[in-house]
Amino acid sequence: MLLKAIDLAHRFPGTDILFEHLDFEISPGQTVALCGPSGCGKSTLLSILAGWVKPWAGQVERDDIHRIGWVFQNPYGVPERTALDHVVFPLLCHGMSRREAIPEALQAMGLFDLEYAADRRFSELSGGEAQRLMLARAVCSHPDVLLVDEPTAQLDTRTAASVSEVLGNLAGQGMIVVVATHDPRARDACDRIIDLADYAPVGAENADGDAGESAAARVDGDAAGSADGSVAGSDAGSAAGSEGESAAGSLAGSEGVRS
Ligand SMILES: Nc1ncnc2c1ncn2[C@@H]1O[C@H](COP(=O)(O)OP(=O)(O)OP(=O)(O)O)[C@@H](O)[C@H]1O
Repeated sequence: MLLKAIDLAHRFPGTDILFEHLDFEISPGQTVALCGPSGCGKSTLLSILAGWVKPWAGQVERDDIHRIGWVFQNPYGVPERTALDHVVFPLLCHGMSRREAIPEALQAMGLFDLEYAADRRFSELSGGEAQRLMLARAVCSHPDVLLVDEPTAQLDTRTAASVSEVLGNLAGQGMIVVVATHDPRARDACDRIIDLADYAPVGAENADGDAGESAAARVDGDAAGSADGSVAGSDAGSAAGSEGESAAGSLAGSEGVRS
């Protein structure tokens, strides 16, 4: 199993290039922090790795990766449903009975010290509890790759350390864990750091000029490969939606599933 980025570059239509010449390989057992200033493209890169966003240039290879778990930066849920419901629901979608799903869900919630909140409505959870609930929901289906956006932003130091430790343990069990973060606590707990500031185009303020031209030339030479490789996981995206998804959709959806 391998998650590989090959000469990735991205810009949205009409915007500057966010990053370019990005190459890396991530193997099971590794935790990787994506760092860099606000707006540098960390969340976008997670979406590209998941297959939800097609990179402007380059490609992503997902060798032997069947299931991708995703945790959004902002927790989404159905206000009137319980915390436990949010973790059980994707397991039901995978064909488990409720009787089987409940212990699995409680175990995942236990990883993040959330069993006590199982019967609380989503609307009653604190920001940090909701964030940890999203983590529990994403890990309960045992994804091959876990992509997490700012997992510790709303957490105190002790809880943040605990979450980082759990993510490290999950990697130790063979998962690939990629964390987009500003938080030095989460960054330092990872095995590797990819700083997107190192991949900003030279003269970024002029990205529509020289830097844009060089990247555009690369796309021209590699367009077919880019499209083929990057959409390989697009079914993950359709399963999980976007950050702007409806609350009902999000009950099922922090986990993108590919098979
Ligand atoms: N669909 C889109 N269309 C156009 N621009 C977009 C789109 N999505 C994101 N952007 C822009 O791309 C840039 C990178 O966004 P992204 O969310 O990836 O940054 P980030 O590094 O995760 O930021 P933060 O640390 O603040 O969460 C931002 O300037 C954002 O406004």
